[in-house]
Amino acid sequence: MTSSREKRALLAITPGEPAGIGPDLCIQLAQSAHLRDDIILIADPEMLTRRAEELGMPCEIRHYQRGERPCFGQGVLTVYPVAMAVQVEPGVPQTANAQYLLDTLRQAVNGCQRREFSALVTGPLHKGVINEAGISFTGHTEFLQHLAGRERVVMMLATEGLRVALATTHIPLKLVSTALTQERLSQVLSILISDMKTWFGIQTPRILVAGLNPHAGEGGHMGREEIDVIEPVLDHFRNQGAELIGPLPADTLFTPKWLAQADAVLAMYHDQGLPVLKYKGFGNAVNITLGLPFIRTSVDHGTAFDLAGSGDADTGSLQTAITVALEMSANLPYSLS
Ligand SMILES: NC(=O)C1=CN([C@@H]2O[C@H](COP(=O)(O)OP(=O)(O)OC[C@H]3O[C@@H](n4cnc5c(N)ncnc54)[C@H](O)[C@@H]3O)[C@@H](O)[C@H]2O)C=CC1
Ligand SMILES: NCC(=O)COP(=O)(O)O
Repeated sequence: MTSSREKRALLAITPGEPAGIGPDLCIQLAQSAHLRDDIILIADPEMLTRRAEELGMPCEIRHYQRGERPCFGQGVLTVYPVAMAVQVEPGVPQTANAQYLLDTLRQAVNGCQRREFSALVTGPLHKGVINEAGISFTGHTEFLQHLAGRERVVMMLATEGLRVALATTHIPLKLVSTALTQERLSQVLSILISDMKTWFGIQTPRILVAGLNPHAGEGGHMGREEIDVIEPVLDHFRNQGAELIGPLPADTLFTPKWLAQADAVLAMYHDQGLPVLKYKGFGNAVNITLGLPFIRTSVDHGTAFDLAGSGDADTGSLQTAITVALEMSANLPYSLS
């Protein structure tokens, strides 16, 4: 075991919606016989104790103290406590807990920004439940962007052999074309290229860029976004040395011939890229927010209310999110305080 001063990685996990599978996954992973000192949870301790009992996996909850070595494993969880408004039954969310959820994220971000935590790993939230509480919320990605004061961040999901970044995230499909401006696409590409280098050591990433329209617009006969927006931006970046291929028709971009040449794909909207990624790797993929001043990874799935409290939820994606956060933590440009 290392002392806290020597530590390079300390992950803060927010288990997310308490009525969902996020708490289950943390409790299930903490059953491991391997005792580790690089993970804490930011959550309601009573909720975790109750869920552990419901799962038949009793846990010892220790309160996190800064500077003291945390424990995760052998049935022990170290928790930075944040109190929920009301306790929940598995599968039955309560809008009264919306502020609790956002508070866990605020605490985690504060800890990352004061360099206490090396990374934030998030469990799934239910966006609808938070909105039903009267809080406008489209996802962690946009909320973390807001907390960090960044003009733009980039959602990228990754699984073995495929990384897919998105030019737009959680907006209605009918707004995608309007949102897809040269300015936005330039910001997204700039972050993607820079963060592939910073976090993954890829100096000049080869990026496949999808068109927006069927057949990438068919030369302007099926839409003009490729000609008016995407191509000028790609040309600009190519002139600076970027290796960008496209705009390619999205239906044939995701074939081995193209993917074999690429470090990442840039899709124009959420459901252009993520169904392919999840078909390939659901359960073993990670969601990474690029462009933040700290590391954030997440699971590839949602709250799965149908599985909460059952013990049947698959921990694969949370395990992947933890592994990737640790790998990225090794490239942090500063030491933890
Ligand atoms: N990182 C996050 O916070 C994410 C949150 N969501 C949110 O989750 C909510 C529910 O979304 P859905 O579309 O229903 O997707 P979902 O991922 O919660 O469920 C889809 C299907 O996959 C299954 N599933 C999900 N995770 C699983 C796991 N770990 N092991 C085994 N089976 C699993 C579920 O049982 C369900 O059949 C929505 O509000 C959505 O916005 C969705 C994706 C990511
Ligand atoms: N499809 C990914 C997703 O919905 C997760 O979004 P976020 O909460 O990580 O922004």
